[in-house]
Order: sequence, then C-alpha cells, then structure tokens
Amino acid sequence: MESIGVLLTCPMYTNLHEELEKRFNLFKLWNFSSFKSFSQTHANSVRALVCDTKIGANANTIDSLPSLEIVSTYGVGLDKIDLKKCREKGIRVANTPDVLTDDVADLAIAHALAVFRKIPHSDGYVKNGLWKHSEYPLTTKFSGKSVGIVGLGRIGSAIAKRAAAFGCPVSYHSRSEKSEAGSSYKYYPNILDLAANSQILVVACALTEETRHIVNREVIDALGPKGVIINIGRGPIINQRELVSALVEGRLGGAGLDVFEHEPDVPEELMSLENVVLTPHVGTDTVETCNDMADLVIANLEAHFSGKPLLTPVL
Ligand SMILES: O=CC(=O)O
Repeated sequence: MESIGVLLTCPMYTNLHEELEKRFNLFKLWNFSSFKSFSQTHANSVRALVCDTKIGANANTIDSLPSLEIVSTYGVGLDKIDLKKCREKGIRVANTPDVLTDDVADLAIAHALAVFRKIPHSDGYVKNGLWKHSEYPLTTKFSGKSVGIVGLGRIGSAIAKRAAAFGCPVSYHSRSEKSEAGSSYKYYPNILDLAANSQILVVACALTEETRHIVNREVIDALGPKGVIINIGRGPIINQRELVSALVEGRLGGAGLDVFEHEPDVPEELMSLENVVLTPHVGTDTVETCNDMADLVIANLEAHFSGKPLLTPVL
C-alpha cells in the first residue's frame, strides 16, 4: 500500500505518524505553507485523509481532493467532518469508538471529584507551604450526589456506571429514552428538568446542530448555585459566555471542563476560580488508548484498501 497517498491534517501522535509512514505515502499538511499550496501539487494523490478533533475534513478540503475515498478520524467525535458532503460524494468515514470510552468516563469522574474535593486547589495548598499555617477548609462530598447525564451513548453510559458505583442516583437526557437503561436511570425528555433535578450535570453527548448551546442560561440556572457542570463532550454544547458569567457571579457552584468553545483559548475569568478544574482536551490521552486509537485508524484504512469491511464505520 506504499503508493497510496494519505494526508494527515495536523500532528496527532508520533506512533500513529510512524506507523502510517511505514505503510502509506504519507503527506503531513503542516509541512506545507497552506492547504492551497499542498493541494496544487498533491491533491490528486490523496486517497485517504486522517484527521482529528483539531483539524477535521470540511467541505472545502473534501472538494479539493478529487481522489479521496476515505476519512479515518483519530477520535470518536464527528463534528469536524462534513458528513453530508462525504455521503454525497460516496466517501467512507471511520472513527475510533469503544477503545476510548473508559478513559473519557474516568476523566469525567476525576473532574467531579477534583471539583467537589478541591483536589488541584488543595494540592497547591500543600505545595505552597500553606498547610503549616492553617488547616485546609472543608470541601463537599461527591458520593451520593444526583448525577444528570446529557447523552447516554457509549461514554455517557460508562459515566453512569461509574457514578452509580459512587452511590449517585443517575438520570439522563437524550433524544429518546434508552430501553437498555431500564429502570436504573431516570429519563428526562427535557434537559431543563434534568438540570433542575440534578446536583451534577455531565455533558457527554455529541456536538450537532441540535446540541449546540443546549446547556444555556436557563439550564445553568436550573442547576443552581450548588450545582456543578462537567464537560468532557465538546465546548460548544455549553454556551460558554453564560457558563463563565454564572461561575463568576456565583449562580453555579463549580465546573470541571476538559473542552472549550474556542480551543486552545480558555476564558481568562476561569483561571483564578478554585471551584473550576480545567484540563486541555485530554479525555482520550493515555498511552494505552492512543495506541488503540492509532491501531484502529490504520486497521480501517487497511481494510478499505484491501476491499474488506471497515472495522468501525460511520459511513
Ligand atoms: O475528543 C475526542 C474524541 O472525539 O475522540
């Protein structure tokens, strides 16, 4: 397959780059001054595109690559891929679900614990020598808090399982009631009712036109000044301006955020809040999971170019 042109949209994971380079004719977009300068010389050679959550495959990219057959994304989210365009042009799409579920769910729980028990803040307290002067103030219990999950897909379900193990009653909102959730988790057809009946709201749904800003001022106010929002999904699912003002004004109790509306920019107002825990979109970023994701990206490409069924097809 050495002659098959594969375009990598941005730096992802060194092992993935190396493994792709062994198997394909790999083009790294960031080695060119612009997409235009790349496509002027190499557009016809590209039969596959490997993208991620930072740089995906928009309509312009897809239209500029006349030989494109498959988009294999290093991640589960599809919000940076123009799926409609891929469908129209018969371009296959694959992602890396399942292998990353545990890590993202673990991080959601870690964020909840970090916010309620103020772990990063109390870590700073010890490291800055403040413990010698006074005891650390009391924090808030996480076990047993009611957890409302927005989106009970693979990741949302894994978070529900973990939250239940902490004795947290779990409810959820999604487009439709999930039969497999049975009587374990209460379903709210309306996100406002979910927020009003939860102490923690965990955002775990995909970003789509329907879910953009689904967590708005009303939802934040329904959660209230003791409520906590955890977001391991995508930044734009929450109206970030409203989230920041609710945190600054004390209308929301705290937040654990792995994703933001304009990554890597994070609102300055959040930096000094001790009830806010921030991580740089690292839900899937463990060595184990990144290796599994890289293997899956490659396995999907190899399956496609050998005429076999994709392992994890989206389209
Ligand atoms: O954000 C990470 C992913 O979509 O896999």
